[in-house]
Formats: sequence, structure tokens, C-alpha cells
Amino acid sequence: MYRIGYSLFPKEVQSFIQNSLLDHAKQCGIDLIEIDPTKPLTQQGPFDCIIHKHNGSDWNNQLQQLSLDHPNVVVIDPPQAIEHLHNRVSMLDVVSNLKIPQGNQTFEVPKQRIEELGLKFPLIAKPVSVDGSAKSHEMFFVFNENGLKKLKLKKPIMMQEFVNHSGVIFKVYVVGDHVKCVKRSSLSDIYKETLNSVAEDEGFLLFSKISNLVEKNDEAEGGSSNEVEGYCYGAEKLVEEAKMPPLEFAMGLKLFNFDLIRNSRDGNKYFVIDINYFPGYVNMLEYESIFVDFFYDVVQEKRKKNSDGEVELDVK
Ligand SMILES: Nc1ncnc2c1ncn2[C@@H]1O[C@H](COP(=O)(O)OP(=O)(O)OP(=O)(O)O)[C@@H](O)[C@H]1O
Ligand SMILES: O=P(O)(O)O[C@H]1[C@H](O)[C@@H](O)[C@H](OP(=O)(O)O)[C@@H](OP(=O)(O)O)[C@H]1O
Ligand SMILES: [Mg+2]
Ligand SMILES: [Mg+2]
Repeated sequence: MYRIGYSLFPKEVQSFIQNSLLDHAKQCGIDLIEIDPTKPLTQQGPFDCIIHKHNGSDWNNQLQQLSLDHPNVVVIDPPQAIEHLHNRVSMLDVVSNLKIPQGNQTFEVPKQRIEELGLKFPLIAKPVSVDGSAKSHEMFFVFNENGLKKLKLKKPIMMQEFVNHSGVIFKVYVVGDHVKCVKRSSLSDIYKETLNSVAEDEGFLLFSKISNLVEKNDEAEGGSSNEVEGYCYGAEKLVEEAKMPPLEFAMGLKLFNFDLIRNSRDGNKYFVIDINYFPGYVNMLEYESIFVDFFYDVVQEKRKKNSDGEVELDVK
């Protein structure tokens, strides 16, 4: 049996660790074993691979120690690479630095700053820190200067230009080499007239977890079905066959998703607005078989490397 240890928050355990996943894994010779956070990691196992969504120095030190003691245990993903996604500025750096040519299409990040200087209204104000709390998902529309002044009193936030995208967002789920694109409804376009009609003293508006409040999967409006499929394909292509290094390679991560929108004025302009570590994979069709294949490949690859000459140091 291949042994995969998992250390996730209760919310992820509840959604990700379904019987359908456990059963399918077992049939394929894979055991999924929960890591007990109250016990030292090095006293648990043995594991072929560990997946995790924990952070903090204690956990990271434990992983580091485990890697020293048992270098053949594959840790997915490296804590430093995950850390990159805990800050909304650094999370999108990689995309800004990647120039991905896809014919006429461009993939960028909306203009964003900690300071709003030089940005155009409307803006979205996002908490800089992403720590899994409800607070880190609370965002504000900022329509005008007045809204900006009021918001500034609140907390460290990042300002990002709002991009009209016809109310459709794609969540692109990545599991190693597997890429799946899921369509969701998103925020409606904001027109100049709307912006002008916002009263000066109502310069900002709170919203939270918007893509979870609207229908999931195929219920998104905006764009004909063909058009939307093409858009989705474009997103998958971006990761799967982009001529430039794909996001996974660039970020050193295997388990993440990113949110992609397309400018409603110019269909060739795509924007990555958010990247999430170990997202709600249960929303990805057939996530069970995708993960089982992934675990199998990870362990196979590790064993192949060992048999190709590396010394097996694991105590099993
Ligand atoms: N720059 C933008 N232009 C247009 N819409 C945006 C922009 N940024 C965010 N949105 C909308 O706001 C929603 C929430 O923003 P974002 O994805 O950054 O937040 P989040 O809390 O990190 O989301 P998640 O639940 O995916 O982690 C997006 O799904 C999208 O509908
Ligand atoms: O609870 P935190 O650590 O903040 O992580 C969330 C991610 O940020 C979201 O992206 C996930 O939703 P999506 O899978 O719809 O992106 C969301 O999945 P969920 O809506 O299934 O809970 C969470 O994984
Ligand atoms: Mg998002
Ligand atoms: Mg997010």
C-alpha cells in the first residue's frame, strides 16, 4: 500500500476526505492517513507522501525535521512556496513576471498597489493577508475618493482595479499535471453611469465570498456556451500547454487553483485575480480519481528515482 499522510484544517477534512475518495484510493492501493497535530510528526507514519494545508513555524519546523530524517518522504507542497500565497501582493507576482504568449491573448494581473496612487476607480480593496479566516475574504468595492478615505482608516489592504468581465469567472483547479476549469457566476460589470450615480458619502461597499453566494458550475450567465467553453479551454491551455513555464513550475506548487476573468471589452485580455492553496477540490468533477492518479504518480516517481540510484533512507 502507498501511504499518504494528510494534515488539513477541519473544514478541508470535512469536504475533501469523502468516503468516495477513501474507497477509490483503497481500491488502487493507497491509504490516506490523518496526521495527528497533537503528536510529533516524526513519530507518525511511515509516509510515502504528505499533503498539508497547515502553516506556522511549528508545523514548518516539523516538516523540515521530517525531511532531514526521512528525505524520501515527498512533502506536497514546500511551505515557503505556499507562504507566497498568504499575501495578495506576492501571490500574483509570479503571474506578473510570466509573459505568456497565447496568440493574440494576454494573461495579466489587474493593476494593483498597496497605495491607490495611479489606479482607476472602481477598485476592489482586499485584505493583504490571506490566512483562511473569514476576514481575509472580506473585500470592499471602492467607487470614489471618499470611499478610499474612509477605508484607509480600517486595515492593511491592497487596492486592485476592478475589471469588467461579464459576470463570469473561471476557477482553474490544478493537481500536479491535471487541470480542470470550473465556471462560476461573478460580479456584474460596473458602468460609468453607475459609478457616477454612487453618492459621494457611499464610496465603498462590503462584499465577501461572492463566488460562493451564486450558483456554482454551469449556472453562470454571460457569454454563449461556445464562447464560454473556448474561454475555459483557454484557461486550461494556459497551464497545460503554454509555451512559457506553466504556473505550477513557476510557483513550485502542485495543489492550487487560480481565478481567471476575461475583459468584457476585449475578449483577448485575461486576468488572474486570485491564487489559492489547496482550494475546495470537492467542487472539481471527479476529484477522487484525479487525486488517486496524482498520489500514485508521485509515489511511483519517488520509487523510480530511488531505484535509479538514490539510496533509500526511509525507515519502514
Ligand atoms: N480585479 C477584479 N475585477 C473584477 N472582479 C474581481 C476582481 N477581484 C475580485 N473580483 C471578484 O471578487 C471575488 C473575490 O475576489 P478574490 O477571488 O480575490 O477573493 P478571495 O476571497 O480570495 O476568493 P476565494 O474564495 O477564491 O479565495 C472574485 O471571485 C471576483 O468575483
Ligand atoms: O478557507 P481558506 O483557507 O481561505 O481557503 C478557501 C480558498 O481561498 C477558496 O479559494 C476556496 O474556494 P474555491 O475552491 O471556490 O476557490 C475555499 O473552498 P470552500 O469554498 O470549498 O471552502 C477554501 O479552500
Ligand atoms: Mg477568489
Ligand atoms: Mg482567494
